[in-house]
Amino acid sequence: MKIMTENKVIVLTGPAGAGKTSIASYLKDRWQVPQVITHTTRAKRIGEVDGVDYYFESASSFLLNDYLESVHYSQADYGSSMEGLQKGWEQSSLACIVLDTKGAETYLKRLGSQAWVWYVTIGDVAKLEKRLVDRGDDQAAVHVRLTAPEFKRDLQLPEELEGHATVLKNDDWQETCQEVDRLIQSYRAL
Ligand SMILES: Nc1nc2c(ncn2[C@@H]2O[C@H](COP(=O)(O)OP(=O)(O)O)[C@@H](O)[C@H]2O)c(=O)[nH]1
Ligand SMILES: Nc1ncnc2c1ncn2[C@@H]1O[C@H](COP(=O)(O)OP(=O)(O)O)[C@@H](O)[C@H]1O
Repeated sequence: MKIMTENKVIVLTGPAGAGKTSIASYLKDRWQVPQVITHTTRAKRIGEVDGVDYYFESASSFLLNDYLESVHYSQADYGSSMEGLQKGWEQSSLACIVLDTKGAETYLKRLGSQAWVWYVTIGDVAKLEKRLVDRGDDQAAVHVRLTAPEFKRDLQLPEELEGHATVLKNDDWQETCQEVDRLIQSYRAL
């Protein structure tokens, strides 16, 4: 499939609770940046909508899609398709996607400078648990997530992304929004 060189995708990555999904929503609401919807076999959380937050799949339906990359993360499968990315780019030359750090590495390898990686983090990682609880995740799900090796891995910016990622420390939401505004404005001014 042809990749238009003027298109770009913001790859939001980082540990659970850091604020990737919140930033994706802000990008959509404030800057009309469409989010590429990915596929997952994990159970739907309260309030999540199929086709909006994810394409929720069974173990067998997950296998029917053609993925640009897919990962196993904390007891579930996740995958993103080239079709999804193209759909995003049909709406806007700047799209965004939420991926784990393995997926972000793959996007960087496959898309080069068309992948703009934003590593979302937090000053005090101990606060991540409270964010997940406040989000409404049940206690068992929070425990599974916080003890997953993938979660622990994503607490650090991987070596492969060093020098290729914009680091966003999402401690204060208003400051994060201002930083996102600055990044998008400087991109648009290019
Ligand atoms: N590589 C990859 N990661 C994905 C994809 N979709 C979601 N993720 C990542 O999977 C991880 C788990 O996502 P989720 O279950 O929504 O939990 P959350 O991180 O607690 O919001 C997160 O790091 C997401 O960024 C995908 O298609 N590919
Ligand atoms: N700067 C912040 N301060 C406090 N809470 C935040 C901040 N950013 C996001 N949150 C909240 O933390 C929870 C996890 O954020 P979310 O965007 O779902 O993270 P992720 O997608 O990285 O797992 C949500 O309830 C969200 O509203």
